[in-house]
Amino acid sequence: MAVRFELLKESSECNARLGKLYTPHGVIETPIFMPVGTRATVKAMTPEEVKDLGAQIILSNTYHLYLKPGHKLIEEAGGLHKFMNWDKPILTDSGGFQVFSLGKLRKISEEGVEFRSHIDGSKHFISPEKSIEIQNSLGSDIMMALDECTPYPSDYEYTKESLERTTRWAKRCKEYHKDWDRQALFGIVQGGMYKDLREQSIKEITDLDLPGYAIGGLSVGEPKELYRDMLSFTAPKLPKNKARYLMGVGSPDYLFDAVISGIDMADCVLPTRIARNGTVLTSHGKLVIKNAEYKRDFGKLDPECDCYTCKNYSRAYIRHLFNVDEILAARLATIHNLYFLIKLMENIRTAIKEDRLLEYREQFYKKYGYI
Ligand SMILES: CC(C)(C)OC(=O)NCc1c[nH]c2nc(N)[nH]c(=O)c12
Ligand SMILES: [Zn+2]
Repeated sequence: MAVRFELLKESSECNARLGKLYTPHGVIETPIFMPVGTRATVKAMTPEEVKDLGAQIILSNTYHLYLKPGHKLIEEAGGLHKFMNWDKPILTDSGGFQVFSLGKLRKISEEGVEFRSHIDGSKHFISPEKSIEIQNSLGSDIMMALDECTPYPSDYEYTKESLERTTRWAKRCKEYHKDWDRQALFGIVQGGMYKDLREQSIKEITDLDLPGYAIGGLSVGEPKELYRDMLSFTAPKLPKNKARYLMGVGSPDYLFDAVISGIDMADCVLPTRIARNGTVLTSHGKLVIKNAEYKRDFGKLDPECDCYTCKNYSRAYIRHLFNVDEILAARLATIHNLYFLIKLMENIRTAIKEDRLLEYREQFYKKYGYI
């Protein structure tokens, strides 16, 4: 059995739940936040550091690794786990989303997506079969079906056409994949901001009877209220005994909304990306460490955090590192931001266990400054 989701406990006060996701490279306690390691590295982190932060699974990217260094090279190296020295679970995104957001001059057809590499403009073509072939070479524990992340906003007709193609592509991915004991395939639900189309996509994708399902096409720039409305409509409709994965979500409030709607897994480049720009998440809200106000602030980045960065360095020192563009700046901020979100999810799991998730959210929001 490649991947199996076990539902452990449903919250009595909302759709949140505790689960276990069994994979060939280990068991994952959900709900979980997955750090993104797009090009076979969680930027600025060694795998040991990512593990020490408490990460149970990381994401990597079909589109990027296909372009460089090439999936065949990684296969020769013994697969992605070996290549990047990470022995826990890996989930690979299918490349669809990246082609749409990174690739230039792309053309979508029934067969797949033709695009030019964002690196050197060379022409490429990814079909559902090609995406699975690449992910088979990478050897990830969880593969994502090739989908079209329907852009926002899109009209009803286009959104319907797009989700129906995504369904046909998911079927082709399922037919092409062979070794179900080694790798699982998750389907991706689309349907934009139209509730009836989301229902259609849920029906079509879950009819494929896969070990897990993702919600795509949310957090694509739509207003927060629309995101929350579509999320709370869609998530509970996914099969409750399968893993539910919300793609591209990562700020604290968006994660709370996701868990409360019944989501088990989420990923986002946010914490690592903003860390490299000097923005850190703290218990009392976001903080731009380069601001002059921290020049002589010899306190911790986050007084309530016990991560390596907060235990050993001051705001003044970290601000200095950013000011002189030192590599260590990105590393220390990344360590803290990843730890902050991974710890948040651990606290959320505990709160679900103790049936006090909504109260915990209230406390967190007050301190963070959301309310
Ligand atoms: C704009 C950000 C990245 C924040 O969110 C989204 O785009 N969210 C949607 C998303 C993220 N990653 C995906 N992968 C795939 N295959 N399909 C998707 O729809 C998505
Ligand atoms: Zn910290």
